[in-house]
Amino acid sequence: MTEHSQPEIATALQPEMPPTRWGDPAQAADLPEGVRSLVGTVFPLRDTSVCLDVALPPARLGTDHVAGLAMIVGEEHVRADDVTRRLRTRGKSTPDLLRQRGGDLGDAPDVVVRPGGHDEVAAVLDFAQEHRLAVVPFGGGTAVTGGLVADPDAAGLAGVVSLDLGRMRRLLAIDTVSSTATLEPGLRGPEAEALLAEHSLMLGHFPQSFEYASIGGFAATRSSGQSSAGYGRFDTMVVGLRVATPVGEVRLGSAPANAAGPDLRQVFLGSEGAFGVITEVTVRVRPRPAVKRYEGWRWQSFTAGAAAMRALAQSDLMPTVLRLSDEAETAINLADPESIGEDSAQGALMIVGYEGSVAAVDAKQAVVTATLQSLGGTPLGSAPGERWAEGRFNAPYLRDSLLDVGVLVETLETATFWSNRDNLYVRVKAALEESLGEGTMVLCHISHVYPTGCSLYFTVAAPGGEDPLARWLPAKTAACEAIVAAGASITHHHAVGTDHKPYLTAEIGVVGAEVLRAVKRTLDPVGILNPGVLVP
Ligand SMILES: Cc1cc2nc3c(=O)[nH]c(=O)nc-3n(C[C@H](O)[C@H](O)[C@H](O)COP(=O)(O)OP(=O)(O)OC[C@H]3O[C@@H](n4cnc5c(N)ncnc54)[C@H](O)[C@@H]3O)c2cc1C
Repeated sequence: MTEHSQPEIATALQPEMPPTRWGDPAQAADLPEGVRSLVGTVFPLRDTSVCLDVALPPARLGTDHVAGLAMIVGEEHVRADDVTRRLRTRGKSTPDLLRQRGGDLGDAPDVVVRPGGHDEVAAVLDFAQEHRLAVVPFGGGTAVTGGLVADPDAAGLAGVVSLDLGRMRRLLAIDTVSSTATLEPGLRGPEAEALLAEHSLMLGHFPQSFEYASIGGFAATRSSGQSSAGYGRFDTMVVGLRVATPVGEVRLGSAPANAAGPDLRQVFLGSEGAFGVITEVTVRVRPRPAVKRYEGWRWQSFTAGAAAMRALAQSDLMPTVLRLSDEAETAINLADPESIGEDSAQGALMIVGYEGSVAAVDAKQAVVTATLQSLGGTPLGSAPGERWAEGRFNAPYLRDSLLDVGVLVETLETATFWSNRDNLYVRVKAALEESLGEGTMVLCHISHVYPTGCSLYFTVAAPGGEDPLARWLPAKTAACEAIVAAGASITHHHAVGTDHKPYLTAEIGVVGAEVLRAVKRTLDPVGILNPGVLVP
């Protein structure tokens, strides 16, 4: 095992996303002319405005609080200026962006504190407990289910500390014999991969938010990436965790597997900052792939493509990437709007990707190709696959461009067993169309596949009207109710946050909800950690 003590990578608040948009401002672009005219034939276009010059609510914390926090992390790592507070207000769901665009900064934290390591996190928690301050762990800030919205009043607390983990960005240890690496939680996806690449290793977790989301955030939300078919969900990559809680430290993961009672790592994976702050994550790593091949397949229908996915999953023939768009999403092709009208835009488009050694990829590709052909798929070659790979992180920029011209765009996801897939698909689509009315487009894809079932990921586009947020919130409620009625999960990978909390008890039962409350009471007796998030 090698211990790594790297110099601190960054002390400033970076990399940054503007609070009203996604990603790198330099990559923001107006809609390409062709796409704009196409969008204009479907939706009424109206230029929208963004309120940037808005006063934040006055900070609730006194100078004593700020001074006390500065004693722990250093004065330069405690910030209460408006710009910093605004940058740490909420996450990146469409409602979050619409509220920011409209100048609603009601959920702004009072102060942003940037600890440099586990001990400082623990000391901040002690201070916050003593002074009754809410603490909201902040990783990449890409939450989409209201996970960064603490309600201090409801919890009887004096104010909100955003605990920005962005200074904790080291590769702490690497064990090349066991293939594990211990990472600090503030590392963004590309930073973690770059550090591992120095050892010819990789993690292989590529959610669409990869460029900005953090290692701690992946663990805290049980994230799932676009290569989940081959590399698994993030929670399956986690070997060990170190967590700071208001009642002390928890270290878990002393062996690759054990029978030492229930697996307590699962208490913290998906705990969304409500049970503790994840300060170290030990993950299993793998050799970097020698080759990556992505290709397209066309199916006559979404149903036919889904049946082929199920056949692959149940025959233990999973490629690294496996995703299938329904007919509507295939026609629009979000990752590559320029391809609208092409051959690959007919029927249901499947993307199949293979990564690994040449021999392993050759072998897998041969057997998967034979299986897909025998099931009636039409190979489209590498072009659609390469285009998908190239544009895989671009859709969030397109969302901003559409919001700019008055089109409401949002996504939601769920998961169910194969036998219930069609029922779930039909119900959620109908709920969204009925709620948003004429001119609504509901697109869907499957991107996480298991032998027993899959997730469904919906993208909704509709005329935004005068108040897109007021149009979206009832539609989201209708979709959540349809998911519950269909007996599916309220979330496959976006987590619970505050948005899905009303539906959690239906999924885990009243006893399950009481177990969560009991864990919360034990680990966080004063209730300072992310109050209002996750726990029903
Ligand atoms: C455009 C877009 C695309 C997305 N695509 C995907 C996708 O493909 N797959 C997917 O799974 N998700 C996706 N998401 C959702 C989001 O990126 C994930 O939930 C991600 O894991 C959040 O990581 P983060 O670092 O941004 O966490 P944050 O947004 O900072 O925090 C998320 C939650 O975790 C808590 N938290 C953060 N760090 C810690 C920590 N160290 N300890 C304890 N609690 C912590 C926070 O308090 C909050 O409740 C997407 C989001 C957007 C906006």
